[in-house]
Amino acid sequence: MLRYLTAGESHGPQLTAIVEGLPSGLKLTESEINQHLARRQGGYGRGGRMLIETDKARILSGVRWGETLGSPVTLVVENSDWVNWEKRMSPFEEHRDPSIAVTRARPGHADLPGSLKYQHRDVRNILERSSARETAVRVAVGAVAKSYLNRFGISVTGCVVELCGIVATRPEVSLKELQHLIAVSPLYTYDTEAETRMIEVIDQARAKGDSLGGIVEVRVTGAPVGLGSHVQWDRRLDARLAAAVMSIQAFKGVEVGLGFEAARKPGSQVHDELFFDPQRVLRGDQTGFYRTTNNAGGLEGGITNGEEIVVRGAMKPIPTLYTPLQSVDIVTKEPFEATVERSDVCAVPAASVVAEAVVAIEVANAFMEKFGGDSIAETARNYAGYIEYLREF
Ligand SMILES: Cc1cc2nc3c(=O)[nH]c(=O)nc-3n(C[C@H](O)[C@H](O)[C@H](O)COP(=O)(O)O)c2cc1C
Ligand SMILES: C=C(O[C@@H]1CC(C(=O)O)=C[C@@H](OP(=O)(O)O)[C@H]1O)C(=O)O
Repeated sequence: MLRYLTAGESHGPQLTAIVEGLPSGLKLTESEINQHLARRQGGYGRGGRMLIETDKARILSGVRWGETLGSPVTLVVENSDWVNWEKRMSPFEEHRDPSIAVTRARPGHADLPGSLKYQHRDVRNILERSSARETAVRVAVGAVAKSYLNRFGISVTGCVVELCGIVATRPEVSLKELQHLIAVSPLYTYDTEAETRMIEVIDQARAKGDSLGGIVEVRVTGAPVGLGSHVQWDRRLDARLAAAVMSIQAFKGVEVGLGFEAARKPGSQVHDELFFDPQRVLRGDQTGFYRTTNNAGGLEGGITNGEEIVVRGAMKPIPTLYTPLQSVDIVTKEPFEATVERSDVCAVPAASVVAEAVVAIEVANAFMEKFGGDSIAETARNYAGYIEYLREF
């Protein structure tokens, strides 16, 4: 089983993750993790903090000479902004300074519910951890999961499919071409025409002091049939993917395949019909069973069915606005209009990289559960045996 925890505050010295359950023998380098960290920092619409940070991961345990050992992997991403916050974020009592307490709660952020719950009269004690800065180290964990999945021919690709109501149209091109379009797009989308309009609305929102949300999509190709299970609620892979995507800061909805649209159509237009062609196995497919549509998004009964897994997540607009929203000071109880020093205007492209990471982690976890193995070689043997069985079924 793959599990991980993250720790660290937005303006603390660093973010840390401990990843447990990886087999030995997985090739892992800091540079491949850093490619994903750089993608997460980018995307049109981000704010001043991203000019300060150049995220780099360090591997502090569990890897020797470029390969995992089977022991827990510790990943660290340092905060460059820490130098500006050392006293304000100090763990030491002698640096306590109540005069710098943040008492103005931002609507839409964790500020007020967090302060009430944890009995804080300084909102900073909440916002430091509720900040999506944490996603930097989650993307590092996701990079490890992606490396594991790639070893078994599984790839995970996230992108932006909608931004403030502007919908991207998917071109009929190969996965490789699609990945290239996403990689070169400032919006991490594949529709250059929609991209131009998305950039315009972000510019307009920035000028007005407003913020924007959107929808991201993650596709997993090459996953075998049989990951996840129908037998228990918490083993359903669709449920786990939904929880993972929903755990990203500011995500308010998740759908798989047709998703909410399926509820608006009759069954005859929703369910993917089944076919069988023995030639498919001879051509190298894992099974002769196939579908000509993929409305289910690769999951039936919480189990992967061999088709592409398609998961989408809806991100609300960034809560910190340059145009003030009405709020209340948590100490004086006086009303005020929230003013802002710096914030992202739109972080949907960055969030697509985070969504890719959390989906990769869940799929890697389900893969490990099914095929086990304390070493990559053992997992590969188990996987090969299963593929052999599937082809003969
Ligand atoms: C990549 C990313 C960047 C974000 N940047 C900001 C930001 O600059 N300012 C802000 O107020 N919220 C930002 N958010 C959203 C908040 O972290 C989020 O709304 C907050 O944690 C409250 O949680 P909730 O929206 O899930 O209820 C960002 C989210 C993500 C995923
Ligand atoms: C730091 C990151 O995102 C941050 C997420 C965030 C929030 O409230 O969620 C607020 C901003 O941080 P700051 O208050 O330091 O300007 C964003 O920059 C990051 O993505 O690495």
